[in-house]
Parts: sequence; C-alpha cells; structure tokens
Amino acid sequence: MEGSVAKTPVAETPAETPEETGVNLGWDVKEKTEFGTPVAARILDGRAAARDIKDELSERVRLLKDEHGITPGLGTVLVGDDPASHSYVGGKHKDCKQVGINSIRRDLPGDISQADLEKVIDELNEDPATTGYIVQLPLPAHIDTNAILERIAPEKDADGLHPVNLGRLVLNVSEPMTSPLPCTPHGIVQLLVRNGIALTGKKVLVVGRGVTVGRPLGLLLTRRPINATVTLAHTGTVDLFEHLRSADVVVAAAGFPEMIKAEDLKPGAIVLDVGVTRVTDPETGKTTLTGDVDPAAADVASWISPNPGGVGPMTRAMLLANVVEAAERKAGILA
Ligand SMILES: Nc1nc(=O)c2c([nH]1)NC[C@@H]1CN(c3ccc(C(=O)N[C@@H](CCC(=O)O)C(=O)O)cc3)C=[N+]21
Repeated sequence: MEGSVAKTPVAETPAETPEETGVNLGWDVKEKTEFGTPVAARILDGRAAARDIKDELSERVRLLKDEHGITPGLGTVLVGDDPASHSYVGGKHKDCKQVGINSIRRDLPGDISQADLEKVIDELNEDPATTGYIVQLPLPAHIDTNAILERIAPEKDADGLHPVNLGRLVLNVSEPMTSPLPCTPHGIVQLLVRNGIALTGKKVLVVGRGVTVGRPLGLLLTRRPINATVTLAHTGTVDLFEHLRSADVVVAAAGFPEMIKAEDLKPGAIVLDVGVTRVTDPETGKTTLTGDVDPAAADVASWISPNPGGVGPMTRAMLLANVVEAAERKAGILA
C-alpha cells in the first residue's frame, strides 16, 4: 500500500471472503455469537493504522523534499481559547513534526471580527509556505462559519469541506484524484480497508448527519467500488433501533454519549464509534472522553473501533495525507 494513501482510497477494497483475502472478516463470528458463544470483537486499531499511514506519508514527504525541493506546510486557524480545540490543534502540529511537514499556526482572539478573520484566510490563501490549512471548528457564534469555509482556496482545503470539494465528492471526481476527501470519512474507509473489511453489499447505518462526518460518509460509502448500501439516521429518525438491529455496519457519529448499547446491535456487526463527548463526573469532577457506543458492544460486535484510539487518530492521519497530496498535486506528481 506504499504511497497509496488517499490516491486510490477505494480501489484497494479487498476481496470479500476470508479465502480470497486471508483475512477473517468476522462473518463466522456472527454465527458463533448467535449460537451463544460470547466472542470478543476484534479491535479496529486506529493508532496502529495511523502509524502505518504516517510512515507512508513520511516517505512521500522525503521524496517531495529531495526530488522537488518542496516541504509541505499545514496551517491551522484557531479562534478563541476552548481547551478541547487547543488540544486537537496541538495534536495536529505534533503529527506534522512526525512526518516532516511544516506547521503554520494562527491562534486568534475569540472576539475577532468576521472581516479580520477573513483577512487571515486571504493571507493563508496567498502564503506559498502553506500547502493546506484548516479552520478549527466550531467557530464562535458571531462568525459566519460557511462564509469562512467558502473563502478557503479549494486547493488549500485540508479538511475536504469546501463546497467545491464536497461537490466533487458528490460528482465522483476521483480518477485522477483532483480534490481532497473529508478527513473523518476517508479515515473510516482506510481503517476498514487496512483491516481487510470490504463493504460491498453490506447494510451500513450511519447515525448522524453532521457535515464533517455523517453526510459526506454516506456519499463516500455509496460510491464505486465501495458499494455499501447506506442508511443515514438522524434525530428525525423514528425507528432507530430497528435500523440498528438490521445493520451489518454501524457508524455512530451522533455525539450522544453511549447511546448505542450492545443489545441494540445485530450480533457480529462491525461498529465504528466516531462521536466524542467530554463527560464530567458530577461527584469527582473528573472529565473523560466518551464515545457514542457503550463499550459492552464489544461483546456482540465482530469488529469495533475503540474511542479513543479508533477513528480520531485516523482523522488526523488523513489531514496529513490531504496536505501531502496537495503538495504532490502542485508539484505535478500525483497521478
Ligand atoms: N476544521 C476542523 N477539522 C477537524 O477535523 C475537526 C474540527 N475542525 N473540530 C473538532 C473536530 C474533532 N476532531 C478530532 C480529531 C482527532 C481526535 C483524536 O485524535 N482523538 C484521540 C484522543 C485525543 C484526546 O485524548 O484528546 C483519539 O480518538 O484517540 C479527536 C477529535 C477533529 N475535528
């Protein structure tokens, strides 16, 4: 898979059966579970897959430097002093260092005006050292977020959330890859592919229609050759638990802590836990990160992504991939 991150994100979907892939896909586990033998789910280890992707990206960054004299740079725009946003942005810069990407960091006051923030966007659009950048979300309420996201130069959109890039996802413009994919959906696909899991013909339930995860994930999973059949559930869905019971794959991206329980799932289901909520214990005052899936779901699922340690690290890895690809595209070396 060397050098293949995001260039051919879907072409590597493996063959369907364990015989063909040498990888057990877990469908036999389903039967075992139905016959009453408890089987612990296998772990979709996002830290391990992200480490592999970063190794591949380091090599591509080395080639860009040695053969093209280009060092990719990732910019982050952070408005205000939300501790969670600060910690995420800090993590992104640490990731950059690991793979040899330069960091450009713009930390701005929480009361910045729309016009001043737009000025920063215009500067980054012009800055040749910034290959790609993100505006950390959410922005303060007085800022028009969509106007900011639309102002980002599409070729510098490291999140893959610019309307032009989301439009290309809808239009299936992918051969050759001309635009970045949204990081979390692409990270989910990579996490499955790298564990030998194919989705062709599978019933996937995506819970949550957010713009960063649920909505674009549905679009990505239904494209050829991933070929999943996707149901997108949201707060207006009335029979969520019926949908959960019949889904082969559940992607929980709703942001309600532990809303999905073991008994809600079809035995042998593949479960991706994307939601992250900071939950404070009223007695101890201690804050922990809690996913959308009750950890006991691991007793019923065939595969489960832990939270933390699952989709989060993959999101970060795909952000780096988008920056490296933007640099390769600019250098004319991305096929
Ligand atoms: N423009 C923009 N792009 C984003 O991609 C974006 C954003 N805004 N705003 C906030 C959300 C959230 N998000 C996460 C990414 C990685 C982890 C992650 O790596 N989490 C670790 C744990 C980290 C910890 O312990 O704090 C894990 O799951 O193992 C978490 C959350 C990206 N977001």
